[in-house]
Amino acid sequence: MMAIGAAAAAEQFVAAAKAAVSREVVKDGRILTDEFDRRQRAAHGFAWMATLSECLSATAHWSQKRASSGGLDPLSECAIVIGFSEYLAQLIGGVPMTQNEIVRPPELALSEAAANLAANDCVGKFVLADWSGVRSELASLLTEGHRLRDSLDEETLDSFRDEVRRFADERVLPNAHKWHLENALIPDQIVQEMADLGIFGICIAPEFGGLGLGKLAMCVVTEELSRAWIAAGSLGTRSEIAAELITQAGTEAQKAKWLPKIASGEYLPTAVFTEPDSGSDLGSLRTRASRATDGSWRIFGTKTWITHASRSDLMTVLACTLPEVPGHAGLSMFIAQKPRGLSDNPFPVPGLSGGEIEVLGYRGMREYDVAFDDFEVPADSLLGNAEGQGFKQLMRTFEGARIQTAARAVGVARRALELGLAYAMNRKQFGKAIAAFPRISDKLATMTAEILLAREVTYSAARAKDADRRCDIQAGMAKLISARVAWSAADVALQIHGGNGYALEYEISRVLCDARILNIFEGAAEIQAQVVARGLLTRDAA
Ligand SMILES: Cc1cc2nc3c(=O)[nH]c(=O)nc-3n(C[C@H](O)[C@H](O)[C@H](O)COP(=O)(O)OP(=O)(O)OC[C@H]3O[C@@H](n4cnc5c(N)ncnc54)[C@H](O)[C@@H]3O)c2cc1C
Repeated sequence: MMAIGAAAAAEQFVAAAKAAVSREVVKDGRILTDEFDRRQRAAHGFAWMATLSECLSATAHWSQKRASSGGLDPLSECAIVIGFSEYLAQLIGGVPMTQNEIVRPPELALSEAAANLAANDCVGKFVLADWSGVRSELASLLTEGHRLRDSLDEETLDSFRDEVRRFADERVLPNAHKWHLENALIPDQIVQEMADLGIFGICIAPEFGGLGLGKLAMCVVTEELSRAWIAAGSLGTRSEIAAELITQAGTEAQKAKWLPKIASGEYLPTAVFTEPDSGSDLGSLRTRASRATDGSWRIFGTKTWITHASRSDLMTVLACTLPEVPGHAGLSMFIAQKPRGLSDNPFPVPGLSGGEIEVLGYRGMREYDVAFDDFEVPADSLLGNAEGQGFKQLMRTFEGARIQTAARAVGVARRALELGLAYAMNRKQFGKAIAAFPRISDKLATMTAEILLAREVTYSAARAKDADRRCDIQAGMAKLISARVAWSAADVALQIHGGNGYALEYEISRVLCDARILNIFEGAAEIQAQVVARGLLTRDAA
């Protein structure tokens, strides 16, 4: 099959890229840090190349499976052709890491490997043809009402998706833009309805009141909620992180105490990690926790960008407890309870204060600066009762959190496509609907293709996680590409709206702002590329 052959050829190209970068920045299986930083563009370019290749592989395998069990629908067939031709052409000609950083094969001494890739029969079939007819066919299918296939051929997941989509369509989507413009919190009633659907306990074990489902289920739910509003898809992120921290590292008493309340939605958690001077580099954080004579802990320090800090009940706080130990090894994680904020007093408890940070998008939970000044937490709040393990404990949640963020991005991208399509079909210029012009239909076609590829790599990472396979690199790749796809889809859909897209009144203006954050949090794109590159360069390197 052409897609499988092309994906295999892309993997060979990536192997050549790995060899080229390794020669410069790896010695005896270890990264040479100074060289790696100096050659960051090449290393990150390699990570991006590997990410595109992973998208091709995941999609090729999915399409092969579909083809042998019921066949591919016409929309997916077109999307695969468009997606493969585009990503293969990027591998051969240059991969955009951001709008103004396109990494090209000669920069990594890969001219010959790129020529070999282009010369591959399967690849050639994708990149040497004019696919304008397929793009136009794909756009026509969209205008006729065809959509990307949602079914995962798993009854439980498909019916869960249907249920959550119904809820999102009826309760969230019609109000999301109004709530965004009002800078309102997601209403308590909506939070309760999400809790009733089991959304805060998807991956929590049934013995603790959760649904006991896996990351693939989490992706499906997150995608549907984020399609309606990124805030709805992100509310559960904090529950997911807190529950994973406690499940993996908590004592039995901590599990019994916190997990049922998180699963039921009675306690909404907030993740308290970032500081004004420590964002990507959490190892440098300054918040301190020290043990008092009665065994309780006292926290001092300033955190920033804390989402949902006020209306939450439980903080997962990363703080330094071993100041004599440098970097990550001195950090510990606390599960600290707090009262919910009031409208005139966001932090009604001694030792905690803070204020809201006004933001472009990603509203509904609100972001805060939070100051800890002798904030007391009980002795049993130290996660796992283990000092110096906080960063390691947090790292173990990265796979799940990145997969979840990738799913949020896919949901946002899907909404952008829906809005762009609807506008293109209704807006008439020069006597016809603008969807009839190739520069508009091409945008819709490529958006669809990119969403398919980003979604498949995200699902593939989720399946690996559910099968207990290590998937840190794949999860990072899924987050990296899905955030790019969401931003591109939102920007392009806004372009389709012309001037109206720039009006606050139109939903796409919000989707653009919501999409922008995905490249920044949960590992900024540069950090994600760094992690993917380091992971790939050291995997099997020794
Ligand atoms: C809306 C929003 C919600 C958030 N919610 C939370 C939350 O709930 N809890 C929480 O703890 N945090 C939260 N954050 C914080 C978020 O995780 C950080 O913004 C993120 O980790 C980046 O850190 P920073 O902003 O300090 O940027 P910096 O780390 O200062 O980075 C600035 C830029 O430099 C780049 N950069 C940094 N280091 C390198 C390097 N070595 N090589 C190349 N480029 C580099 C980054 O990629 C980025 O583009 C939120 C942020 C936002 C904007």
